[in-house]
Amino acid sequence: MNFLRLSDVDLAGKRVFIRTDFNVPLKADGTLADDTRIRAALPGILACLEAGAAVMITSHLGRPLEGALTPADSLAPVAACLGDLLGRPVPLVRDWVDGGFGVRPGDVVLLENCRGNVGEKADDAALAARIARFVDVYVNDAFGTAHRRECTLHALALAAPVACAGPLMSAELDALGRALAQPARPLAAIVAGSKVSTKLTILESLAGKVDVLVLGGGIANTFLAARGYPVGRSLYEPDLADAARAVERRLAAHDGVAWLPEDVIAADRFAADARTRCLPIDAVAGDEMILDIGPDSRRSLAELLERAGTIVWNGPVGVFELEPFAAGTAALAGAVAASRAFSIAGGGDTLAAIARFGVANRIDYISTGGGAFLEFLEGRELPAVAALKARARPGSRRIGPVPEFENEPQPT
Ligand SMILES: Nc1ncnc2c1ncn2[C@@H]1O[C@H](COP(=O)(O)OP(=O)(O)O)[C@@H](O)[C@H]1O
Ligand SMILES: O=C(OP(=O)(O)O)[C@H](O)COP(=O)(O)O
Repeated sequence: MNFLRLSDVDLAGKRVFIRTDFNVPLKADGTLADDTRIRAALPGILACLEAGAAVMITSHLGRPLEGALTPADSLAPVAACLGDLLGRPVPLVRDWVDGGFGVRPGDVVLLENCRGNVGEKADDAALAARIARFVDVYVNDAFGTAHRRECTLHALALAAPVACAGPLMSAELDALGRALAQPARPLAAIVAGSKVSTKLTILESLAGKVDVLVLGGGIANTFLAARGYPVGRSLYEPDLADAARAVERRLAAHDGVAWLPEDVIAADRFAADARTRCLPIDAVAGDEMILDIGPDSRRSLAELLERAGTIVWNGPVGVFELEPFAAGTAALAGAVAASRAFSIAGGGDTLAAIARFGVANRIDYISTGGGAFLEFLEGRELPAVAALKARARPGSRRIGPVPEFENEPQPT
């Protein structure tokens, strides 16, 4: 890959800004449900600290309103977890875009949820220029978010004095590049979960590449509705029915298979103590919501995956966080683990499911990305990677005003 890597950069005494993906699932009480993404970023953080850099880390968490972070959007639980893993307190800095918070060489701070900053989502170059004033080296180690064109992923990479990939980003791109260059056939992609609109846009081109497309969660509901089945109050996107039909046509054009559940677990409420029914897909009532796949679907899915040569899995097929709706994702995790196929899985909640169902050591490659690795598989250039590559091209120049380095490190 043609970009600068962290190991190529002199870090001693430098103010290093690391963009990570600490978008981790939280439990109802606000504590972390899974810390895989935080553990995966430790090598990059430790390399910077050991080299004597002043380390500033940021990430997004969830999809908050810009300029209006609430306590539920805070990275505070992440700061606590990171502090435990590093064996030192990690101060959380709020209102950080103009620097001035002070971090000394050998110290580390966590900068509050970057999606709270006005201009982050819009990839604002002016916001990037403000941040670049207190950054010597920009490190992107956020593979899980590399498919988003946002300020701390893209514009800042173009504006910082030096921009490089962290070890997690490098390792993910290398590993996925090798694994997906010539996948053993049949290639089965499982695309499920709740991020219906962003994942559906990926599916049309993915449908041209895969032999089997397994649809679950809110994405399956959208396809079921597009085929005319009743989905009641389920999570789905009625506006994407045409897009779903186009995906099915694209698959059919090369004899690809779309797998949808034949039976489901429907509930009257989104709650662990909801009244539930196991139903064929044509029998969901108007006031019910589909929250998991049923037993026949679990069996047919396992049989289908037995025949795959390569499996890529992103997204749980049910609301596995709630016990009555966990069986489908448990069965899927078991089927991926039992398969002889080369298996790749990832995504914020998928990582939590993999940990919960104890299948991590039977999956060939676990990625911190979900949507990111699907876009990588699709063959799209990830915007964050494109920015790093642009900086590595001969003659490429940093954009934005020259930083004045006026926010000298202050004692914390
Ligand atoms: N039928 C469903 N209805 C509502 N939510 C669902 C359904 N199936 C799965 N989910 C939810 O999808 C979420 C994960 O979706 P997503 O963020 O797209 O996955 P990932 O983080 O692995 O990429 C989980 O919190 C799960 O509860
Ligand atoms: O969790 C993430 O993606 P994933 O759910 O595909 O794994 C990334 O942090 C991206 O988050 P976003 O989909 O809110 O941009």
